[in-house]
Amino acid sequence: MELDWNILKPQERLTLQLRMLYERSGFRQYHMSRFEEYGLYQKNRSFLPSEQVITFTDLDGRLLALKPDVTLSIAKNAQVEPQGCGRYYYSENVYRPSQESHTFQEIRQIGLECIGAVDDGVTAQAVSLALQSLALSGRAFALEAGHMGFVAGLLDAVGAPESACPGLLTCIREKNKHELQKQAAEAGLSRQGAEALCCLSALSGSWEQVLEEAEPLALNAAMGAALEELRTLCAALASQGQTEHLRLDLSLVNDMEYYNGLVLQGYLAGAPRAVLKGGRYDPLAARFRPGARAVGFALYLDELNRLDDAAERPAMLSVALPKGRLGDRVYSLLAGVGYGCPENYQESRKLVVENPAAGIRYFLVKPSDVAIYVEHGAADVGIVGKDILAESGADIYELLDTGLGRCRMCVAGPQDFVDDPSRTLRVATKFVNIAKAYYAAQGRDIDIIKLNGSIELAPLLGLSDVIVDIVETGTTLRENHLKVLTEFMPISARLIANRASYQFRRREIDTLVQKLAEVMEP
Ligand SMILES: Nc1ncnc2c1ncn2[C@@H]1O[C@H](COP(=O)(O)OP(=O)(O)OP(=O)(O)O)[C@@H](O)[C@H]1O
Ligand SMILES: O=P(O)(O)OC[C@H]1O[C@H](OP(=O)(O)OP(=O)(O)O)[C@H](O)[C@@H]1O
Repeated sequence: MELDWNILKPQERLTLQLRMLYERSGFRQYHMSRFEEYGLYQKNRSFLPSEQVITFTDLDGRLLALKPDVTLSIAKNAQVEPQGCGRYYYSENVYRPSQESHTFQEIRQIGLECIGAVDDGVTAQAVSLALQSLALSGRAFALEAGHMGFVAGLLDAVGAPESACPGLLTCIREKNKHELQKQAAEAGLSRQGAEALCCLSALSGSWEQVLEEAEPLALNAAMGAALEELRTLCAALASQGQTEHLRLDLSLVNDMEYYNGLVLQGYLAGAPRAVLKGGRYDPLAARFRPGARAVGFALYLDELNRLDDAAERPAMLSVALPKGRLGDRVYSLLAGVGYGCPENYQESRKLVVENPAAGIRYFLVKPSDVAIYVEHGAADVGIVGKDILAESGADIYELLDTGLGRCRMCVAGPQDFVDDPSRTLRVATKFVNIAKAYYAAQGRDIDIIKLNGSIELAPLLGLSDVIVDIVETGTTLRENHLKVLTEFMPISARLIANRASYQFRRREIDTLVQKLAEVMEP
């Protein structure tokens, strides 16, 4: 009986094709049980995506875990000859917490790892297989490559203090130039230093173009070595005709503790987030085998069964617009630069309005839902208050500060409020995550009372000691006999983009950003 490929789901079909590709390329399958010694994860916490792991005691009293990761086990158990390179692939389920659903999820991963004497040739083979893996999906795809050495070298060259690096890296990763400028200034960097960091987000495109533009920006040996490594890799791939879908993006950064060199992210049209992640992770390999190097990647196949075919066809750029006070002002701004719609959405109850000639479609959503639509790829871009964006923690690009809807996040309380550090502070707020992060940084113990509006009532009725809320004119506070105690986060409306949309619709998104930037007040 012949194998009928049509009865297989896309994920099953691709899994078989990938296994054939990896076997033919000389990789051996690494099998592992669902369970692994918990001690492995405990000792290597910083290499895991989350510290939360499902554990249990087995019949011999050993503490085991449902595996959250495969790479750690391969790095520990790989049988590698001295001076040799172990080549493994795996197709396994991992168990990780999902912030969104607040439950653990079983995630199907297929990936490969090269451990030991990883040289330029091995790295080129791994990247070539990442490209071929994406191509096997039969969809439009893009593989982005960056280099942690270039970014780390730049942070070093501009004299970024270690304490400021996590914040600066987040801004770089989000292509958030406006916050990057601000944080760089706060960290005491020179104007040139801040400008150099901001340049990173533009170093994105074809490998020839990016390397040419990056060359003059290499300020030290580490940056030069990173570019040389990328040049060698790209030249090897070009000689095999494999660079059509490869892009370099030097603002692509991943976990600094894990990746130390090349970093990879792969996208398929129709999938809202990266379906492939990987790179060089020598520090982890060297924990188990001194001097070992490693490169690998993992594909997240669960996305595949829900890929949206419609999203592959070129359609209008979709914008999630917040209904209400902010949306009206943002829409006027967009209409002023040629993105208006013939139909007036304010005069109807329609939730979708569009202008096919301008190539734009608006979804009218609740302000607090904008980031969700964008992160999940239901909208390509969106405009959202920084308050809601920071609260959501959405994984998006923050491309522009529109300057609209300016206000600030504050702690406010009664006129005669005096903090008593011996008591847990009761804080009422809509912004639970922002409040928690603010007080955690102060080391202050708090109880949060989550409210959905009229926050100022809470201290008046004794429900809380203070509130964390946005203040614009200060009228609401004044009229309720409260005052600002601390102001800690400036707020305004930001233009955000879905990470995958930015891969496939970059020109349209950049045009929109540029047109808005031209009419915005400095
Ligand atoms: N005085 C203000 N009050 C509230 N938001 C303001 C103010 N000034 C500017 N904004 C910005 O406008 C955005 C949207 O505010 P709006 O009050 O319309 O939404 P919301 O309170 O989140 O709405 P909903 O409760 O209906 O979800 C906020 O996220 C904030 O960034
Ligand atoms: O400083 P002001 O100019 O007085 O503005 C600040 C007020 O505006 C917001 O409330 P909103 O009107 O969104 O109502 P809400 O209480 O339902 O959140 C915010 O929560 C403050 O209460």
